[in-house]
Amino acid sequence: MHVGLEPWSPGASPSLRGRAPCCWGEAVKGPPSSQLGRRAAWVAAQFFRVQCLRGCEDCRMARDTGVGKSSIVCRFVQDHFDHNISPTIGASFMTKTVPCGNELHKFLIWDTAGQERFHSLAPMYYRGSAAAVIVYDITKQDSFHTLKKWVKELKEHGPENIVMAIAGNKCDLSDIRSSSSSLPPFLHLTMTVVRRKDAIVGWFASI
Ligand SMILES: Nc1nc2c(ncn2[C@@H]2O[C@H](COP(=O)(O)OP(=O)(O)OP(=O)(O)O)[C@@H](O)[C@H]2O)c(=O)[nH]1
Repeated sequence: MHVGLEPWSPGASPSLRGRAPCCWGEAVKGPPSSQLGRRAAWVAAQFFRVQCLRGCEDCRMARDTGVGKSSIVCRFVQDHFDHNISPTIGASFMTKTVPCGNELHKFLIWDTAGQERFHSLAPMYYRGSAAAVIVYDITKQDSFHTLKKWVKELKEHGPENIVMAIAGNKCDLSDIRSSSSSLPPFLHLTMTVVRRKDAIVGWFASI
């Protein structure tokens, strides 16, 4: 298994500046579509975009701020969890290659900032994506409402046939759970526990 990571560079495109190098992979200079040349997946409401290519797969993730989108990506790519992870600024990009049968699938993951002020950047990341992962925090009702907004935006403005996946994160805090479980039936719902690597890997594989 190969994890394609390079140190994050503060000299890269300002819109891609964000987290610490230990959590974020390659700094990409320029719009994602020109870099990847392939369809990708995206995650927001925080959401991120994940693009999966055969022999090279690309995904993007989108989300709400603080729901744990970056932690999910960090766990998947680096098998690392950080309680003090910093908020994403703009977006971050990471890759991970995993074996799938006789093939290697490479995930190209764009983690977009959840803060409202970065909302206008979102189309740049979900355009051309093969899949989008929308993350909400099961302890925050607001984040569940925000995910509905992202689903609507993706349906109206996202790529045709984009795969949408929803992750309800922070299952370890289920005692203070507040979000409703009445999700639309056409969406794939998987509750994610960031601290468990096997759950994260299996979840991405299902996308
Ligand atoms: N208890 C618990 N905390 C989590 C979990 N996932 C993430 N966190 C914590 O939630 C906080 C926010 O996590 P992030 O991954 O930065 O959330 P985000 O959605 O990427 O936030 P933005 O970058 O601001 O959009 C951090 O303190 C994490 O350590 C989880 O599954 N359980």
